[in-house]
Amino acid sequence: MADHTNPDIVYTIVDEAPELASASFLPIIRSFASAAGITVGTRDISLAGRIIATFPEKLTDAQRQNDDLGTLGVRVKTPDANVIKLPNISASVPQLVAAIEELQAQGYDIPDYPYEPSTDEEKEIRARYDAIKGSAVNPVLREGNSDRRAAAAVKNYAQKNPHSMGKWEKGSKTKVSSMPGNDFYANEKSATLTAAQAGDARIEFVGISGKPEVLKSGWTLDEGTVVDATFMSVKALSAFLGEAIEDTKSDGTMFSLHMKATMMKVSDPIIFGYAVKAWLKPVFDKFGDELKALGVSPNSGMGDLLNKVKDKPEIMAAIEAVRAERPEMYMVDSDRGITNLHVPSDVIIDASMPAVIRAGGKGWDSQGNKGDVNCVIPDNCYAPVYDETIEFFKANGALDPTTAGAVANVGLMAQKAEEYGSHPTTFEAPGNGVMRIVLANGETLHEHPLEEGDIWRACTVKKAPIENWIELAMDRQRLTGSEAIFWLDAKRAHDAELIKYVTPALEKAGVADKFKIMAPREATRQSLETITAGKDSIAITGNVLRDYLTDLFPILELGTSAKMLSIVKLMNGGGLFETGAGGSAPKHVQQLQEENHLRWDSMGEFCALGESFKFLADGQGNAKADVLGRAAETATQGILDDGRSPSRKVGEPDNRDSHYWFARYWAEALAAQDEDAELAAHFGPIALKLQENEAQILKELSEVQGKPVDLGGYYHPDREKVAAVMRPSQTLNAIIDG
Ligand SMILES: NC(=O)C1=CN([C@@H]2O[C@H](COP(=O)(O)OP(=O)(O)OC[C@H]3O[C@@H](n4cnc5c(N)ncnc54)[C@H](OP(=O)(O)O)[C@@H]3O)[C@@H](O)[C@H]2O)C=CC1
Ligand SMILES: O=C(O)CCC(=O)C(=O)O
Ligand SMILES: [Mg+2]
Repeated sequence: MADHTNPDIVYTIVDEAPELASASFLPIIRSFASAAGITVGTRDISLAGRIIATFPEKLTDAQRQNDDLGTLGVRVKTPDANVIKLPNISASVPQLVAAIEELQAQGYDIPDYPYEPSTDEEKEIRARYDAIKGSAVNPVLREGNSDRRAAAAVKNYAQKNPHSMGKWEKGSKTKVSSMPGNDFYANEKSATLTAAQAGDARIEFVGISGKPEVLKSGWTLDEGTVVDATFMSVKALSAFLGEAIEDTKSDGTMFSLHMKATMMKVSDPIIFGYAVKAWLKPVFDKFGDELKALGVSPNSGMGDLLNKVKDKPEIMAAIEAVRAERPEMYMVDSDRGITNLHVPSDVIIDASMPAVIRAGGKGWDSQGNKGDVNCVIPDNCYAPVYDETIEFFKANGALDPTTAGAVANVGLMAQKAEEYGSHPTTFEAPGNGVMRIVLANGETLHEHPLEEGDIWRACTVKKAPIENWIELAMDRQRLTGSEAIFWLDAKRAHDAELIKYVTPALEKAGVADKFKIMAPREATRQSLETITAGKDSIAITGNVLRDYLTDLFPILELGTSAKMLSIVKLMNGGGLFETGAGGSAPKHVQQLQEENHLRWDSMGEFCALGESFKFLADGQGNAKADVLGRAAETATQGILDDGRSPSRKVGEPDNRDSHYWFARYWAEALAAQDEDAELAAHFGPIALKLQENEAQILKELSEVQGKPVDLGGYYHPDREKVAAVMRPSQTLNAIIDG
């Protein structure tokens, strides 16, 4: 449970692998910080924690939890916010349901997830669960724009110690397939609001009855806000998916679908559901009514479907028959038969596409064989980035990490910018008709004729975040002197509005010659050419490309995005330090449970920690924080120089070993510095004990590996059991806790 003092630094309690790592690392941070009088508190933003906080009614006092996300959402709007944010689960429905069931089994009296709410009570429960679903944390905390890059030490390390890269064959059939039209890209309209247009707007749908149905009202839109509306035709989508499956078959490749059902929690599960229906079309054609009666929701994936029909031999046989006709499918886990379409949150585009590309355009099929992949990304807004990357490597061969430069990112993210803030304004057309945005002054801003089921959405980005983003881009360019590209497509409605902000701002600052504005495809090619030549580039992008590119380039350059430095300068002055740019690595938990080896790399946490102390030092003139922060940077460098990062294999040093080394290097650096005699005197003996006991500590850490462990839960593990597993060295614990 989180503590609720008002700490100098807030460290988040999250889920899965990063949370396991915290059980080992956080006691070290707290112990070191306390020597400098710095307090490190926690706030629970885990999936289980958020569920518990949302349904307190029937819980015991001991079970209840505060709404930590709400508290933290307020905190990030204050000037002294200093938050270290680890990656958390953005839950798909199957994950949410699994977490609910686990909590219920632990004795938490919380309601079931209502798949098809009918009563008012069920609708209310569903609305509360919907607020927990998908990417529900990051948009609340990200009250600023992002500066994501590899720390210089990390980049140098990667150049000297290159990760393995798959070879690109000239004849590779791997490709990206997208809709020929009638998608979000093609249908987008955008406008920047004038003062006369600002105020409370509404979204309404006018069907054949002619009577407007208000889907959202009291939607406050300020002057200067860029407001887009667009839709994807589901008829066009279904036709495209059917053709893509046939096309995959004739190419002899594997079918794969890449989306972001977590961040885009309303639209993308629907698109995913259409892919499930397209794949199993003959089954849905024949047994549609029966599937519905069994409570099958295609949006939840094939895993849920198979579970619900497992006792229906006729349907199972029909599914088998389809499988025989279909091309191979890209697998998440071929040993366990988990396909790309099993769960909407298994294949997440930002991580999944780079993984295919890093492997030389290869995926794994149901037999565990490597092969070429048809990467289906239905919408054209961002698919060209991956298409161009694949074409570039086919022509030029894989990137060479020993010589490649770096692509950093400045991302427009603040205040739920663009698509990632569009959940409350995304709707499936309730019938044939017209969807429109009506402004406060009665003017219709955008309207689209729709067919039933079409996925319509409105996105906004506010003026202050846009201006802040341009400033941040100018700062980063000035500090680095790098090539700097605004990834904006003048032919896309939304981007054209942003360009109207960017061009005059650059001209006014007299730096227009230092920046380029290029559409995503052209910017991809230019950036790949730049890093291939060993130079650096800054990608200045909107929110979605921020997410995609900060996995794509790090995964190619560094082997992983876990080592990224991710700084969010909060708009009201605070700092949010995100650790890494990747996810919560569910596979890592599985490995820990099976063989007590945690391969999670805390490099992201190490980098964020240094920045957080630096922020405390700069913002509050805390000289001791400065000393601690610089020593933490030395420790991070030590981990890299001496190769102390975790290994992937059982029996070799893991996450816990890396924390021992971090503590030791940190203590040594604090003992060696001469700016703060008190800290030096405090850490001298600690450094000595860590050195003297090295053999014993490493022995205690390695002895435990190789056997299964019980964490007392997956989404809501037993904290004491986790602590026992993650802190197995009594010798180390005695030094840290003493
Ligand atoms: N900021 C946030 O809160 C984010 C949250 N997420 C959430 O995380 C979950 C999983 O997402 P996703 O990123 O797709 O998948 P993973 O977390 O599984 O990451 C993909 C792969 O990247 C590697 N990896 C990631 N982080 C590390 C690390 N610190 N150390 C070593 N290897 C690492 C692992 O590769 P290998 O198997 O080779 O070890 C891993 O299997 C989802 O619930 C998603 O919503 C995702 C992104 C950001
Ligand atoms: O919030 C999420 O679901 C994922 C965030 C993410 O992928 C990122 O910030 O890079
Ligand atoms: Mg991401």
